[in-house]
Amino acid sequence: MSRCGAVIAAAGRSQRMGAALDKTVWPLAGRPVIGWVLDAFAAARGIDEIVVVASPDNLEAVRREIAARPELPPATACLGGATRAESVAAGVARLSPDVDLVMIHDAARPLVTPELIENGIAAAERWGAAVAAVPVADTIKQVGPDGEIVATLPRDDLRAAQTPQVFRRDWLLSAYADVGDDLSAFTDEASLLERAGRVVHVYPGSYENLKLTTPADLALAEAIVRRRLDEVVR
Ligand SMILES: Nc1ccn([C@@H]2O[C@H](COP(=O)(O)OP(=O)(O)OP(=O)(O)O)[C@@H](O)[C@H]2O)c(=O)n1
Ligand SMILES: C[C@](O)(CO)[C@H](O)COP(=O)(O)O
Repeated sequence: MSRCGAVIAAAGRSQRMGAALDKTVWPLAGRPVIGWVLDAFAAARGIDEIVVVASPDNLEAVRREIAARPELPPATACLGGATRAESVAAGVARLSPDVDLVMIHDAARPLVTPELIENGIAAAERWGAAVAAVPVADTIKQVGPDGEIVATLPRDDLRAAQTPQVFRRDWLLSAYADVGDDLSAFTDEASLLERAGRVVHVYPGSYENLKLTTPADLALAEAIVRRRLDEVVR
């Protein structure tokens, strides 16, 4: 059985929320977003340690949420960087050297389930590198500089990547070494490994595992969380 360390990226600025609102501590059905994420990780089998990468503004709140959950595997918080990729790299550097797999998850995806986490570990044990993803549901247009459509892309082979993203630690570290210090082009870690020439597989994600990006996402996530809570009570 592999040892798996999780890095939860929570050091973002929430600018696309369009208000002075930190989405990682936003209360969803009364529980902070980061709390929902930590609960999913606490319930999942196969996670041996956790590093939450926080911002200077939410570091104390993140520490409180960790301390409130003694059932978690060993968990710490550290400060992130200017971009998501830098924050994740800071978290990866804090993991114990004895982990075989690194799972990366966005705190902005609070609807992740223990099943998605466990399936990510199993997929990475099989493939070495695995990313939760869903088939693209919309018709995808490529546009030119004035917004004119230049192509309609066949979507059968297209997938929308999510987190969790899980990689052999040695593959991830060698990808960082290959790429060097400028991580600005990478919006996820799968693309880092792709650049390094690794084959990365997808495993089934979930349309409910949405990323909180705009205020509309908060309303949708709240509805899904409340439906899930109702299902537990019934
Ligand atoms: N410097 C950064 C930027 C992002 N993130 C994290 O990466 C995830 C996905 O990023 P995104 O949704 O883009 O977060 P924000 O930067 O918060 O959003 P925005 O771009 O709207 O400011 C989030 O969990 C966010 O906290 C991070 O840890 N460090
Ligand atoms: C990693 C990610 O969540 C996969 O969908 C996404 O790429 C993060 O992108 P963002 O622009 O930093 O929100």
